[in-house]
Amino acid sequence: MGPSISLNNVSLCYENNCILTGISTQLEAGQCHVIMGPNGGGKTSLLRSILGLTPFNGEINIHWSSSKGKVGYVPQKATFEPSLPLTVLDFILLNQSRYPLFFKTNKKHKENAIEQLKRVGMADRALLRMGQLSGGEQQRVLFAQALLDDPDLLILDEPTNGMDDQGVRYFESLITEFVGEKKTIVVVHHDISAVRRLDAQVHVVNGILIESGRASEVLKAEKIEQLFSHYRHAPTQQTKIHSVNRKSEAA
Ligand SMILES: Nc1ncnc2c1ncn2[C@@H]1O[C@H](COP(=O)(O)OP(=O)(O)OP(=O)(O)O)[C@@H](O)[C@H]1O
Repeated sequence: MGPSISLNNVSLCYENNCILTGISTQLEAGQCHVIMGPNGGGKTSLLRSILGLTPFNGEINIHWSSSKGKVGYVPQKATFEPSLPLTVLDFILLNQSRYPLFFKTNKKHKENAIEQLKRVGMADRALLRMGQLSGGEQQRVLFAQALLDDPDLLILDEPTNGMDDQGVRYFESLITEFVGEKKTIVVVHHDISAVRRLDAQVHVVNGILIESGRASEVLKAEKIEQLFSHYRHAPTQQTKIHSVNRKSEAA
């Protein structure tokens, strides 16, 4: 069972630039939560705060039903040196082994890695170099890597970025499977039609939490325009926050 996550008055500023202000919400356990919003609205910053990768003000608590479970994270982009002779399998196993890659690979780890690659339709590319893959294929490999430990909480930052239809189908059926297994998923997504297909809670973030609810409620056709017009006004709000900070500095 995945955890629930409570956010209480979460704010995040980089020097004078306040990215998130007063975010309070409860992400229920065993559900898929989609974070949506415009570019620069603070979605990645929110995920990084939940993961404890960036300092923030306020409180974020992850409540596990029994003992602390496992967390899988898919960042926005794979980072590796494309000229390295690093195969897809090597890349996946990097997180699994405490020993350098030129040591003999643990057979169980290798089988598990291939199994996860199969789940995202990438097993036949296991021996290609990472640098030979397209952006969408690299995204699928990152997803497979996050599945290795059978995580109870999955945090995904635009996992379908650059994926073709087949990749998106693999992704969507895995999300459905995980929700069926009561895992908790927090995913940043930009594609409104794709999010409507997921049975998810949607949280629209643009510096503040604008709206939370079922996808069918939040993403109603007649509301989309209103959400997007909110986006256009959002910089004004951030400007206000900046000017308040500057005033308090001057005082
Ligand atoms: N380490 C940092 N130092 C300073 N500013 C940062 C840092 N990380 C992010 N920012 C700024 O915070 C703002 C929000 O960034 P973030 O990546 O959280 O937005 P996002 O909603 O995920 O955007 P996108 O949809 O484009 O991925 C951006 O304006 C970005 O420039």
